[in-house]
Amino acid sequence: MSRPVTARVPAKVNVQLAVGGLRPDGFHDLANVFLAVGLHDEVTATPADALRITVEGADAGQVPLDRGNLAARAALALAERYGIEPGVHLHIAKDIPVAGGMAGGSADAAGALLACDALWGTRATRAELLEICAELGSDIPFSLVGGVALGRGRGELLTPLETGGTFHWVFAVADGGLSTPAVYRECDRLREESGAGASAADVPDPEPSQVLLDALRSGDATALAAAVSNDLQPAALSLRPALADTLRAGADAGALASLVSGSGPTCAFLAKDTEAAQGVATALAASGTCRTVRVTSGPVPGARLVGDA
Ligand SMILES: C[C@](O)(CO)[C@H](O)COP(=O)(O)OP(=O)(O)OC[C@H]1O[C@@H](n2ccc(N)nc2=O)[C@H](O)[C@@H]1O
Ligand SMILES: Nc1ncnc2c1ncn2[C@@H]1O[C@H](COP(=O)(O)OP(=O)(O)OP(=O)(O)O)[C@@H](O)[C@H]1O
Repeated sequence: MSRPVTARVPAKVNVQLAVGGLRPDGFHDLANVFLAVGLHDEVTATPADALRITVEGADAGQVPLDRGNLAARAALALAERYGIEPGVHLHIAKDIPVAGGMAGGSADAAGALLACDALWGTRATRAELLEICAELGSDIPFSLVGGVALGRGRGELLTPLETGGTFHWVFAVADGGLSTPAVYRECDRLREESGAGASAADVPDPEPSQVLLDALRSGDATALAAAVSNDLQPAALSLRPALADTLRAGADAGALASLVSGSGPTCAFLAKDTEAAQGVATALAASGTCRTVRVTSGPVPGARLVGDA
């Protein structure tokens, strides 16, 4: 009997999320600058007669246990590619907020892929793993790669980026999630409503900000704070107006930047250093504008097998 294998996978924040027009396939072209942060899920794969999912953690009740779970879909995709039986028990220790805009489900998919590959001895190449990730979801390749990267296409075509230091973050986790497709739909609706149009012909091609890339490379938090942007933020605020109070509470507490993380509703705050981050976190917790507050830093590495060097 093989031993259990555990993979540890980080959450992400988007320091730039430039959204192009709606494509005929229902996706949007992006200039998506991902940064992996130190909140992690762990996925443990153990041999079993059939595919089975269990989940632990504060948000466990919101996670599907059937084949709708992204970790299950990842295991099935790997098994199908190699023509093997997907006999595995996947246990997810969940610390990344569910439906929070921090790619929690994507982390579990990348973790399941890595753990099953080791458990089954399929020895998929990095390129094969990335291909399976991209088939399963736009954010999943980044969960595997981690660090900081620019995502083009629908976010799955990654170019790793250099960073000159560690950035300190506070995350305000909201009560309840937001649906990613609903937030993209709201972005399109707001664009239509403004008269600008929402199709690929109406919206300029999304481009990464050179100022932002320079700030990442220099590790300068103040410069990064001035350059962060999220085209989905107006849509998340439209669907969840109370997030404006959370963003204001963080800004009032001295955060260098306050923004919605990806499709939200988690809000992200950039701080100068660990001490400043603790101050922002304390003020946010006292503000009553969020469910919980997390302090962390990044970039951190992508999906790793626990015990690997
Ligand atoms: C908001 C982000 O988290 C930013 O990194 C991602 O763009 C979302 O990535 P994801 O959750 O992996 O999304 P997917 O599972 O690939 O797609 C879910 C749905 O989101 C919308 N979607 C997603 C990615 C993209 N580039 N354009 C889109 O319009 C589509 O309606 C799609 O059907
Ligand atoms: N392993 C999983 N963990 C969490 N949710 C999952 C998982 N598998 C499937 N789901 C479903 O996906 C939905 C979105 O979950 P997820 O936590 O990935 O959202 P998210 O972090 O906002 O995603 P993203 O930032 O990539 O847009 C959940 O509401 C849940 O129904």
